[in-house]
Amino acid sequence: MKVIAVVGMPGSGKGEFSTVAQELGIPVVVMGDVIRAEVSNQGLPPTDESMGIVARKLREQYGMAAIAHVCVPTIQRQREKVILVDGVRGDAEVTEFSQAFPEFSLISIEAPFETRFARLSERGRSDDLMNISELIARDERECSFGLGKAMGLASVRIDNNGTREEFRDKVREYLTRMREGA
Ligand SMILES: Nc1ncnc2c1ncn2[C@@H]1O[C@H](COP(=O)(O)OP(=O)(O)OP(=O)(O)O)[C@@H](O)[C@H]1O
Repeated sequence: MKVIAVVGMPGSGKGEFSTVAQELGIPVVVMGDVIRAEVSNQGLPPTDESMGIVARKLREQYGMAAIAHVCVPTIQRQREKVILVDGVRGDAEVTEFSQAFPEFSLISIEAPFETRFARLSERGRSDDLMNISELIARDERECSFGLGKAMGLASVRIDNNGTREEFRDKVREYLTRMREGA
């Protein structure tokens, strides 16, 4: 089983990457869904703040690889040869996945701050941004989980500073190659 994980700063295009994978029939395990489910279980409002609080609590309880650890059995249950994991936020999670899955590859998606801010301002999800200071805070929070270090461990980098179609083409090409080699 080939397990691919995607890292990138908020709004870099991880969700878009997953959409392309889904279109190709590749199963996607979304790590953020684990946190979102927990926010809802605890009766908290579905905001960026609640997501941050819950993610931090899980990590305090179970360590920095907590969310990856919870996702491993879900990934193992998949029947396809290539599986995508969306939402790796730290280097400890990268270690967890590379130990659990011998054929693990990490992809970093890269886009500048201003581009990410513009895209997130338009996205319209319940935890999306109202102003630039919120993106600065979110970037800092993500980096405190080891996102910068995780991005440094990636074996593949995909730039997402062009059009959506350019990005989708690059992702499609990469995933098709992975699947053909699987
Ligand atoms: N190349 C692009 N051109 C225009 N819009 C884009 C491009 N790439 C992504 N987007 C849009 O920008 C928004 C942010 O992208 P996406 O949701 O994929 O980011 P993300 O990395 O998953 O963000 P987060 O970490 O906050 O979940 C989405 O609405 C997405 O459709």
